[in-house]
Amino acid sequence: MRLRLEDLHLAQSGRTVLEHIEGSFEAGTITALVGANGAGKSTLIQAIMGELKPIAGKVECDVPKERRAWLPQQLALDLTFPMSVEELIMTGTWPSHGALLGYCGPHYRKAREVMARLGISHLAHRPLGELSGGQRQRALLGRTLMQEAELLLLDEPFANVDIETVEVLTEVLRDMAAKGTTIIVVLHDLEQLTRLADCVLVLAGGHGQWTTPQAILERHHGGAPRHHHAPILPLDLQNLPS
Ligand SMILES: Nc1ncnc2c1ncn2[C@@H]1O[C@H](COP(=O)(O)OP(=O)(O)OP(=O)(O)O)[C@@H](O)[C@H]1O
Repeated sequence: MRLRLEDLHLAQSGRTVLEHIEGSFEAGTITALVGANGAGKSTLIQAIMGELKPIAGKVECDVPKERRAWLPQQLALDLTFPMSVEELIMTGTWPSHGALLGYCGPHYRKAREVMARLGISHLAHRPLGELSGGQRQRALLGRTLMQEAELLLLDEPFANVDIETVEVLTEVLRDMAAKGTTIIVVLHDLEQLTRLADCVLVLAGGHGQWTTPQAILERHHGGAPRHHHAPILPLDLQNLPS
């Protein structure tokens, strides 16, 4: 897996949002993407997904589109259409298998394994519109497991979900990374950052800086692991060790 950002400049509607973004993402690592509202996190994700053309520089990525998965913010999703949890999870086969070929036995077996792993087997036939925030997030992650994503991008996956779901999602994401999936996740919570991320890309003032979860924790309270359930921001980019 190769994912490199080379002197990347990105704009939205003609206005530059990010400049000189550099860095490599290693296979099997979890990178937290951190920044204030409007810092450009979604913009960078769009560029990595190949949906936004850079105004300069490039995203070098050898992961085929069908192995890139994107889990948007829950609020951005319309989950009112009539589809069950199992049906949603099965759509994870579409990028590689196509929507028209139908499913076969191994697909159903795998979907059952995925639902069991996420603790949602009992919800298989429940319409998405009737799920809680946490149940939905499990189902959506299930879709990316089904897809066997090599590159997974998530935007605030823990927003509005219960603590047990946070545990399950954290475990599954760690497990996916251990099996080689490269994960990039927008996070706002310091505890989640320290539990989940191997490295951190902070976006501020149109620029990016790489750092570690430990460095961010130390900036907050001298590295003490206690009481760190706090927002990560504000962070002063200039004073961050890289
Ligand atoms: N489609 C668009 N058209 C014009 N400007 C946009 C568009 N999308 C984003 N922007 C602008 O680009 C900048 C970066 O937005 P982006 O959504 O990438 O930030 P973000 O870090 O993801 O913010 P948030 O935490 O609020 O989701 C903002 O100033 C935003 O107003």
